[in-house]
Amino acid sequence: MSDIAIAVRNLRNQFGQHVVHEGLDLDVYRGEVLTVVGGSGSGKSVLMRSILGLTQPTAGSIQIYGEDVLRLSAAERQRVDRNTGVLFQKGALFSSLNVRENIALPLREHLGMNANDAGDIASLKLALVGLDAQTAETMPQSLSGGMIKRVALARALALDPDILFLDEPTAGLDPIGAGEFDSLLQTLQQALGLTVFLVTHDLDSIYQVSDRVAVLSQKKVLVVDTLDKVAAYQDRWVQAYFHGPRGRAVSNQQMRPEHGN
Ligand SMILES: Nc1ncnc2c1ncn2[C@@H]1O[C@H](COP(=O)(O)OP(=O)(O)OP(=O)(O)O)[C@@H](O)[C@H]1O
Repeated sequence: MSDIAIAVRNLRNQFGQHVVHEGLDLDVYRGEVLTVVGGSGSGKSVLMRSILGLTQPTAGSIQIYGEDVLRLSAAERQRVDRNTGVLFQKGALFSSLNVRENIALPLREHLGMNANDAGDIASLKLALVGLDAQTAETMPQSLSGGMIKRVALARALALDPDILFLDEPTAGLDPIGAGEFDSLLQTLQQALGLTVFLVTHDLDSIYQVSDRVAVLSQKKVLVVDTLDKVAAYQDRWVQAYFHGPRGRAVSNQQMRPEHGN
């Protein structure tokens, strides 16, 4: 089997006159955590939505495990979608469903499971993300920001996906909550062998969890490599991002030995 989970080639996304991506190439390797960074409006979310089939690109190809997903029928696409979990910004839980029902939803919708069986699996997923059983009956409105992210992660993992997509998962969390979420993500990624596509602005997360970092700039992937190589890349935005005051503070605190730094 190929080592490439996702291959994006010559991607173009255009909204009216506004070209967001042009000639964008990117490979995501099986079992890695790839972090996608870039300035506001550089097209990180549009890239993620394109891979997920939520935005139809203007041109180019996207393969997931070798399948050209832009050319699949709706039914074939559903089969691919069952293998991907997504955590959207803000968690996006359904406010009318309790925690267990939220997590159970993909099992009911995609696999047609009954409420009891789906609820049992949801309880296991809840434990997986470190929440106790009582949380299952709670409504989303009563959860803290950190708990919402954990429940959304449990829901993203409901179908036992190989690939996990996360859009700004630590946005809105305090530094301690964000650090805990990153540790949980790392533990689960390693335990479950997940391929992770992570969009984030959070420098602490980038240093803690990335195997490789892709920088989106000038409508394409400007550089994709290990963190130390990307941080050394000679580009104004990259240098300001990784070596500005915030970047320096994080790199001094968090450079992890296993990343060779
Ligand atoms: N459906 C759409 N219609 C028109 N323009 C869009 C649409 N979706 C995204 N865009 C535009 O595409 C550009 C890239 O948006 P995107 O949300 O991907 O940026 P981003 O890198 O994720 O930014 P941020 O870091 O601020 O979240 C923006 O200028 C946005 O306004």
